[in-house]
Amino acid sequence: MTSAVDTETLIADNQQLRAELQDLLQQAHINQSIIERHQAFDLKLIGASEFRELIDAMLSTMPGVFNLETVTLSLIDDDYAIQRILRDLQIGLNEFPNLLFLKRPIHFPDEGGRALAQEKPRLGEYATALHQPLFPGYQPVSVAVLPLVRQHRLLGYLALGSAYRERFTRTLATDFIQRLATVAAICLENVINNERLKHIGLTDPLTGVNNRRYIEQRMHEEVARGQRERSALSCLFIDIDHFKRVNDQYGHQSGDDVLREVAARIKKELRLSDALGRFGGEEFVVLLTHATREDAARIAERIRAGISSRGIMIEGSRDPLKITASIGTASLMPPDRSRTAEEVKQAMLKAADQALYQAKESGRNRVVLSAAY
Ligand SMILES: Nc1nc2c(ncn2[C@@H]2O[C@H](COP(=O)(O)OP(=O)(O)OP(=O)(O)O)[C@@H](O)[C@H]2O)c(=O)[nH]1
Repeated sequence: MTSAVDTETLIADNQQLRAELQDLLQQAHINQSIIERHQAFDLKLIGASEFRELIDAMLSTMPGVFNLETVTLSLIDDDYAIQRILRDLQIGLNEFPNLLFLKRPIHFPDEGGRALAQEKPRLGEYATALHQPLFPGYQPVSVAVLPLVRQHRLLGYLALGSAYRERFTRTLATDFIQRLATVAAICLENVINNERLKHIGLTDPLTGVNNRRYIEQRMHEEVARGQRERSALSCLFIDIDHFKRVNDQYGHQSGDDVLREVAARIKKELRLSDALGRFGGEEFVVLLTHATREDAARIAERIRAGISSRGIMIEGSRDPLKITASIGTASLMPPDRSRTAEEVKQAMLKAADQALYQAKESGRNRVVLSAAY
């Protein structure tokens, strides 16, 4: 026969077991919902087809999903190639303060005698000397630095920062973090390649500057912006003088070399926010944002002098070839709001072209300004 004490013990055990089971079930629910959140986040990363969308998922969505104080993405961009593509595609880098660019990889020291491969995630306490470049705006307590590697090439780092010391410890298992790094690296490579393709479609293959399609598109946007913000805008038509003679005398290949060098000399005189495009043949167009007629005159003169001041070395000629260019300018200050952006753009292109024609007619190697309107 079971005694009253035994029954009480059994009931107590039973209650405890039930409570434990309840805890386990609750934990399983929590784990399930974490897995679901993580899977939804993975899908968001994988589904991002554009740079802006991916960066937004990493920098804005990720902190909420993973309960982090901060997330930064640092891309290795030693030759500014990525920054140039993003700028040309009008992706405003100031939209993303936690998107950073590094000139070279960070060298992580071995950890307590353990030589960790440079592409392994690094977890542990924040150390200013090591992590400061990855967290310029916020100092976390513990961090996870995920190198993003694709085909043995380091693209950059995803850096996760927490306000809690125990969140990222050196002994924590890194399988999940490693997986996140792999997914992030694949997605990043994918969108950068997509943006690069878009960029190629807007670039002149001979000179590497933008093509006519880009300049026409950009000009429309800049005129509309000028109308909205009532800011000045100028454009320059630049045409190499007697270029046919270069081709005829030294061959097409040398003509191409001259085009490349002239493009490089024009580019040297411009700011990052300006745009340069090859409009066709030996004609280039420059867009100068926030530039008045006087600014345009000054910059055009600088470009003219930059092209003619030194000869250009080409094959088949002993001496550097003296090259000059004629320039016509047109300025809107501020752009007329009574016409559409497209109408204003067309009028501006026509005015610059006519000014260029006058520059040619009046002797070449000079700048002619059209009236501002
Ligand atoms: N090498 C090379 N030549 C090109 C290219 N595109 C156009 N051209 C040449 O550019 C020359 C343009 O000649 P024209 O329009 O007569 O003008 P120009 O000789 O520069 O004379 P002005 O403009 O009046 O000073 C032609 O010979 C074209 O064949 C190119 O991509 N490469």
